[in-house]
Amino acid sequence: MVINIRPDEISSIIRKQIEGYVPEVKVVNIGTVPQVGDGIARIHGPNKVMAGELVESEDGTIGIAPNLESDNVGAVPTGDGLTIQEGGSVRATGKIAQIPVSDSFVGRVVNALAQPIDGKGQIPASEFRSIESPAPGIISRRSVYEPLQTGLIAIDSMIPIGRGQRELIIGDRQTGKTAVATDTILNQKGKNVICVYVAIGQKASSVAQVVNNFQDRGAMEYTIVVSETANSPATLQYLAPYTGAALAEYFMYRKQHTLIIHDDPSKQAQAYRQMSLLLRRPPGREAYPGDVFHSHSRLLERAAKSSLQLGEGSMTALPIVETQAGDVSAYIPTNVISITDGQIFLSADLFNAGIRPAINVGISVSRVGSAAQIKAMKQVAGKLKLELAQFAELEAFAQFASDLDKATQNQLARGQRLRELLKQSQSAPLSVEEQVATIYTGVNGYLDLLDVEQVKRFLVQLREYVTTNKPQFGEIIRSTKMFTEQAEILLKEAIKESTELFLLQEK
Ligand SMILES: Nc1ncnc2c1ncn2[C@@H]1O[C@H](COP(=O)(O)OP(=O)(O)OP(=O)(O)O)[C@@H](O)[C@H]1O
Repeated sequence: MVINIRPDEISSIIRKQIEGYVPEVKVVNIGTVPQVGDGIARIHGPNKVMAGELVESEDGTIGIAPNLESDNVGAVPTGDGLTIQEGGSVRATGKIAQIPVSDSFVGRVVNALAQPIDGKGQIPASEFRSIESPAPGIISRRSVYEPLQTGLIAIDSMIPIGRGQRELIIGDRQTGKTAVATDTILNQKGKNVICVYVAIGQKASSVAQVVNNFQDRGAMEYTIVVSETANSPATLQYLAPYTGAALAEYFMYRKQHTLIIHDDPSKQAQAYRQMSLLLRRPPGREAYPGDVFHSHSRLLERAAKSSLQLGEGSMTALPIVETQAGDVSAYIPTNVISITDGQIFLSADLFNAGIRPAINVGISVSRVGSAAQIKAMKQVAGKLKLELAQFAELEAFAQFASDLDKATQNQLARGQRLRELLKQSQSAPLSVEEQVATIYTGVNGYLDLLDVEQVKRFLVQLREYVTTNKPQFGEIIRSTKMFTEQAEILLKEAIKESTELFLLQEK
């Protein structure tokens, strides 16, 4: 075979390529690593690195540069960083830490870098969001006015939470803090709220338990779990809540309602303390770095109720903080108390006495949520708080008195039944109409005929009776959001009929 080589054709191709050449100058900002260890790398040389910029070492390890000093940059690798070599080079990427975001994240379990860890494959995403982004300003917000129902009577009636609010859940270890938060997620089923559960520094088994619970109850359909367990590098534990907030923001700015649980920022603060001390930042109170308040406030301030122009999406944040022996005046608890719009205080004494959820109503507050409570709840719940407060006072003083007058005895009996009414099993949230029916029954004395130990059983039966035999009651509350006369008549009939039934059964 003879190949015909035509020099003019070849030269025209070469000429075209030369004409089409666009010189591209790429400036790479490189430094060397004089020292690496304890999860920190000092980088010498790169100029113009941004605070929090991503840096990449020769072996492909990505790190974040939080510490900018005059002659070096302190960086923390996002993995264990064991393959970074002393004397190796590091490149500044020009990018601030960011994660991919998309609707496909719903139903998945991811790590602090938004990579899937549930073994269900890659998550498609076409957009990126910075892990840290500025909180919405005053003009982009509107005041909280819609309720976020937790499904727990004690909270929804007396410490109500509104969409866009930040409410702290605080208490000693093993007092049911996580249970309150997860019940709130379970209660969002069918309410069009995307939930993000951020687990920081927990045991992997606890996170697996929470995820299984969500899966069993169909809550994963609207939930994203971000998890960095206790054995993860401190950097990732520190970043996890910001990643969670970025995912929630993606939905909030798409006009959706979101709920984010940070479980818990005290462990994040400990990870941050570890990072800061290794970076040789000066230690402050309890050896935390001076800007630990700022790190929590810029995280929680991102929760908001968006203005009308921005589409009225919302991000409700429920951070959880663990106290030691009920001490709320420690550094991190006081910080987070002052950042949030109120706190739900869980007490170990109540928990051990079998009052669960162990909410201490006396010292729990919600500063904005009452504006969001529906009218029907306001109508019945006002009396509940007052009666419980009077009961708490009487109970303390009745311990010393031997014979009490009839009125006091009655008030004590009422209080005991109301306290019983607030008890709720885990993973059994109640709808708002069920709560209204329950509270009305208690505050109007219909439970006084029963023994204290019968109350819980009776209320379960009553709620079932109302749902099946008086469905109009629920319809009225849902549609008008008011406890109308008609609703009251229906409820009174239901109480009368189911009490008769209950007493017959108990005989
Ligand atoms: N309402 C409830 N009724 C019965 N048991 C409950 C209730 N709430 C929580 N519990 C149980 O109490 C235990 C502690 O709950 P949980 O893990 O939520 O507490 P925590 O304060 O988050 O604990 P930790 O200190 O480990 O974070 C769990 O075994 C949980 O099942």
